[in-house]
Order: sequence, then C-alpha cells, then structure tokens
Amino acid sequence: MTIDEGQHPVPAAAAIVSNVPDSFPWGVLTRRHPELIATVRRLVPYPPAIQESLDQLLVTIDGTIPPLPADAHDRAAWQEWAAPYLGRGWLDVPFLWSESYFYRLLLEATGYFSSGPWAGIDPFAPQKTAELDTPDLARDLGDLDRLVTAPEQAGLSAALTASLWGNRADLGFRMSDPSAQGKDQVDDLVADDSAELWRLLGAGTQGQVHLVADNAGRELTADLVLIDRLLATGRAATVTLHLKPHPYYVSDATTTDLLQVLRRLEAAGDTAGDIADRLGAAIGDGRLQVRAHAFWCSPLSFHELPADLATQLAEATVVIIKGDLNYRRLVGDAHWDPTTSFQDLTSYFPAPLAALRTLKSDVAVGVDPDRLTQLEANTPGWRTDGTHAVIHVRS
Ligand SMILES: O=P(O)(O)OC[C@@]1(O)O[C@H](CO)[C@@H](O)[C@@H]1O
Repeated sequence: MTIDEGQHPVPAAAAIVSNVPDSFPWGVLTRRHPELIATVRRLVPYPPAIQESLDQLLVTIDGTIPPLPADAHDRAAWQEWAAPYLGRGWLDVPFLWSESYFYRLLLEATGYFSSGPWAGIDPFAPQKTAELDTPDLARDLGDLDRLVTAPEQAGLSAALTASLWGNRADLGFRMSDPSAQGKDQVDDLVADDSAELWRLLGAGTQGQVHLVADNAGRELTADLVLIDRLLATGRAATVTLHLKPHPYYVSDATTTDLLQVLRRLEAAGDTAGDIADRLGAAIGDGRLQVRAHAFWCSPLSFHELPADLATQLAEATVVIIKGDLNYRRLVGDAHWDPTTSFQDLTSYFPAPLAALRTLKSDVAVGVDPDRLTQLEANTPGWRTDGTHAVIHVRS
C-alpha cells in the first residue's frame, strides 16, 4: 500500500493479508468467521432455506471469493470493489477487504436485504441485546452520578476514558479470545494525545463535534455519555453521530442499537435516565444529529471518503473516531513501522481528529521508539489482545 498525500509523503507499507498461518488475520478468517456463523445459527432460529445459505457460505469461505447474487441491491458497487479479488482465495487478498465482504455475504445469506420476512432482521441482535443486561454495564451506569457531578474537566476526562475502554467490549473480538475481557487493561496508554483534544475542545468552545461510532451496547453507552458531557458543558454546540446503515462486524452500532441503548438508560432511571432525556431532547432539536452513510459499511479505507461525507466531516471542530476497524481504515491496514508518524499518515483527513482505539489487530503507528522496545520485550500480545490503547490526535 502506498499512501502519498503530496504535501505529506509517507513511507509505503505492504497491505495486511491473511495467508500467514497462525497470524492474527489468518485466525479471523479461518476460525472467527466459521464460529460466527455457528453463533448466528444458534441464536436466531432461521428456516431451512437460510440454514442452507449459511451452509453454502461456510463452504464458500473455505474456497474462493464469489460475486454477490445478480439481484443484490448493491451488486454494482461490490463488483467494482471486488474486481481485483473475485475468484481468488480469501486468505490471499487484503484483510480489510475480505472481512468486510464476509459480513456483506453473511447478511445476504440471512435474507437481511431480501423482501421476505427476514428482511431487516439483525443476525447479531441477540448478542448485542444481551450485552445491555450485563453486570458490567449495570456497574457503568451506577458510576454515572459521580461522573456527572465531578468538576467539568474531570468529568469530561472520565467520559473520554470510558469511551476509549468501552471499545474493549467488541463482540467479534471476545468471540475469538473469550479470555480477553478478563485480562487487565493497561491504563498507561501507548500514546495519549488527550491534552491536545481538550485544547481543540477547550472550555466554552461550542464546537461542532462528529463522532464516528463503533460498537453497540457498552461502547455506545459510553459514547453517548461522552456526547452528553460535551453538549452539557458547552464544549460542543452540536454533535453528529455516525452510525452504520446496517449490521456489520458483529456488534457495530446501527440506529436500532442507538434507540435500544437510549431505552436502557431511560429504564435505569436516575442519572442514566436524565442523560437519556437530554440526548432525546438534543435529537429532537437538532443538536445531536444521527447519520448512517453507506461508506461506513464499505471495504474502503478513509483515503477514499466520498465527497459528500468528506464535506460533512470537514465542518467539524474535531472528528472523534472510535475503535480498531475505523483506525485500520484511517491509517491504512498495512504493515507500518510502529514509529511512523500518526500525524503524517492522517494528514489527508479533512478535519482535526481524535482516534480512540484499544488495540485488537496488528496495525500500530505513532508509538514512541522507547515504548515500542519495552512493549516488544515485555508484552508480545500488545497489538492484538485488547489490553493496550491509544488516544491519537491530529489537529
Ligand atoms: O472495530 P472494533 O470493533 O474495535 O474491532 C474490530 C475487530 O474485532 O475486528 C477486527 C478483526 O476482525 C479487528 O480490527 C478488531 O479486532
């Protein structure tokens, strides 16, 4: 992959593919995806025709990459994106692309885009819903009173930290490493530019904040608390929340998931209920806008932002970008030297940005050389086991 943005040329790096046995992407394609199909069938009682389609998908992912059916509504777009890869082995094409296409085929198999009775039924809904009932989430909600009554900057910083670590609550990640949630998070961030974020969003800024969401459930709950704090403190006059237009990467948040989290907050009452009321009012009067551009479910990196979305983002005081996949799409899913400058790699992005990511895949950039030496020596799994995190800001 070569990403050369003219003014800020950056080194080239090879795109990550999945054909190295026992590598992280190899595990995702050969283990996580079949497991995911099994989980979906266990949790949703699909009829024989859909079961057969899921069987077929299992066969397909052991073979070569097929086209979408001729009548798929988005066939033309995928034909273009898939042109270099159709008929090749899944493990031999860019990991970013193959994962995205797998999720598209899974929705096809379950009839999500059909005109039949399974249209619009989220195959991942049972997993997402279950997360709203966990003791972890109940504990998060119980802590909200302290967060809301804390001095302004302390409350904002706590909300930012919760939003960052909420990204550990990614269901796809937990499926492939069930012990991950039990591993301790390393609070000493691999990179922490949060001071720069708070400079961009200083007291009384009344900025226009965009938040590109990642997972539903616990992560989205924390993101909504952060949004509430930004609006309530006047750091943001408006927030635009970018959700997925349809289910994706197991637990990615859609508008349905947003409404479910708001209902969960409302049901919890007290401070959580007040937050739900304020956010509902903000949606009602336009201070919190919800958008779901088709690009967010495409297999493309953010270097290929469509013009309409780039124009929307360009108006932002800061764009907060959540999660591991968005980070891969932001810097390029490639074998970067981890000390490559995050600022240089993201200089093409149309607005100041803050990336909040727990590390759950091989990509690493913006790491201080001394810290890198220490990480490689002491914690070999730091790139993928979800225990480490970064807050990278480019102003
Ligand atoms: O984007 P998220 O929810 O933080 O993480 C998505 C994820 O689980 O999926 C990919 C591998 O399947 C990795 O990027 C990451 O581990």
